[in-house]
Amino acid sequence: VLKKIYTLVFLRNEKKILLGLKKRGFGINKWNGFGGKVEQNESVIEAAIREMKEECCVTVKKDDLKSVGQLEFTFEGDPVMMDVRVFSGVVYYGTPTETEEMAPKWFTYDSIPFDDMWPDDRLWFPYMLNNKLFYGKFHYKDLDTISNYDIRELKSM
Ligand SMILES: CN1CCN(c2cc(NC3CC3)nc(N)n2)CC1
Repeated sequence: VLKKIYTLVFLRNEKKILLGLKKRGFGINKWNGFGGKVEQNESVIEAAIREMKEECCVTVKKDDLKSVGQLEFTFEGDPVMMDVRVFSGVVYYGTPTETEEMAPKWFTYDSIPFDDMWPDDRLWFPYMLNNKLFYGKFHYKDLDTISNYDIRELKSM
């Protein structure tokens, strides 16, 4: 009802993480994982796989994607909560390719461009990068300002 579900996928290995520079729409000019809205006719995992293909031409498989976290965002004056399901994977097919939506680029873990990412990322990335499952809730006063948040490690998703 007053919640919209989104996916967010990160391809990672021991050395690097794939991010995309958003070229249009919500989050334009920010680096992020790949994802989008979950449509009515698809599961969350199907949406995650679809968005990877659409946004950077890479194929990921259901069995290779791990659900690693859930992020809930609320925004001052907006009744709809943004429910982002975060996935991480290692195995992919094809080559990350720029599309109209995203310009993909591999980053080493010491060069993640947090200043050019959503402000919440620096708060929950440490959980993902340390392979901890997480659940985070963030309230945004405006699109640049987190007014409060809570994040906790989960024992299972
Ligand atoms: C389809 N996209 C996937 C990613 N997503 C967000 C949001 C976000 N913070 C919220 C204040 C906006 N932070 C990250 N890292 N991703 C929004 C919806």
